[in-house]
Amino acid sequence: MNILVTGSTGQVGFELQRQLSLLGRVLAPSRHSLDLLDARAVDAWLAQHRPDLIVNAAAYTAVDRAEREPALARRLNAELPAQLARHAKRHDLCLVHYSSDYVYSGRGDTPWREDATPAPLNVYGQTKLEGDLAIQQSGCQHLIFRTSWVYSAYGRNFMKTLLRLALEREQLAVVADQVGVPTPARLIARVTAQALSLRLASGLYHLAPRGETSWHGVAQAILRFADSQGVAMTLAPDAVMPVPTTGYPTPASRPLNSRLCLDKLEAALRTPLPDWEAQLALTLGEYLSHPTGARLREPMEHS
Ligand SMILES: NC(=O)C1=CN([C@@H]2O[C@H](COP(=O)(O)OP(=O)(O)OC[C@H]3O[C@@H](n4cnc5c(N)ncnc54)[C@H](O)[C@@H]3O)[C@@H](O)[C@H]2O)C=CC1
Repeated sequence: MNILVTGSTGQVGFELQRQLSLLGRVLAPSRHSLDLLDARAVDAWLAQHRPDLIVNAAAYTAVDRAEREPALARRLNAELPAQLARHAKRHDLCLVHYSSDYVYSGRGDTPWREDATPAPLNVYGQTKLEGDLAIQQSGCQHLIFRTSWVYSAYGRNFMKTLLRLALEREQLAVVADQVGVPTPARLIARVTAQALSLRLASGLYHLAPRGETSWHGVAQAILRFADSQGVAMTLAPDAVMPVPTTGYPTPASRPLNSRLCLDKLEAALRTPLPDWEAQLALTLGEYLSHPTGARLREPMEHS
């Protein structure tokens, strides 16, 4: 089986290559060899390589920048999935796609179920929602996984930015009223492989670890774990100050409630999803043992 993985240099795409290679031959064209902004090139690539399964991990993920580049965000987040879905429908293939907690309004404090009405607050969320709807309306076989706050030992994310700041700062303010859960890219890739092996019913599923926290809670958990691993930081976990979203204005509004109800996916997989803190420790442990992360554990030089 030939599996097309788009966005293979991204956080999720990178992990997918490893996990899906157990299921088939992974075709992961680089951005250089296939520019996904170019719809004709995408069609030509599909016609030439004829994948048996399409896993779309490519996206426009710069949430604030999307406010000033809506056309680019829409091409990647809405038109590309629509195009892949048309191809999947025509050739009777399954399309796996990833979506975001940012499709929801963030109102209230109960976890969103898959049948909740989306109401995105920003361009990124709006374009992700358009992509989901296009796939659903295409009638192709699909798995859409809506996830939240993705991080990984590879790529750019909050975990790695925070670790860098922890070596430079003595104080830091982090938003404490956006509630959700951080999701490691590796978990997303592992569950994707599992879902494909189990032939999960076509549809939309929320995918995240169990539990809930705020960005402030994530920051403290990262610093505590790094501290326990001997990372010499200038920023103590308790020196991270909680601030409200209103105290940290950004071009794109963000939802306060990003809790995702996981019941549907857990029932389909017949197993509970793991706890977010254990997942964070695993990913941080992996990062700190990688040569880049390991440097954080070397003693700091004093002149
Ligand atoms: N990062 C996050 O916090 C969240 C991500 N998601 C969703 O999860 C999925 C995966 O996200 P990440 O792995 O974090 O994204 P990422 O930003 O790490 O990777 C995106 C990938 O898309 C590729 N790409 C972008 N423009 C391209 C172009 N013109 N041609 C070819 N490739 C192009 C990039 O090269 C990269 O490989 C996306 O659908 C995203 O919307 C959902 C919730 C939160």
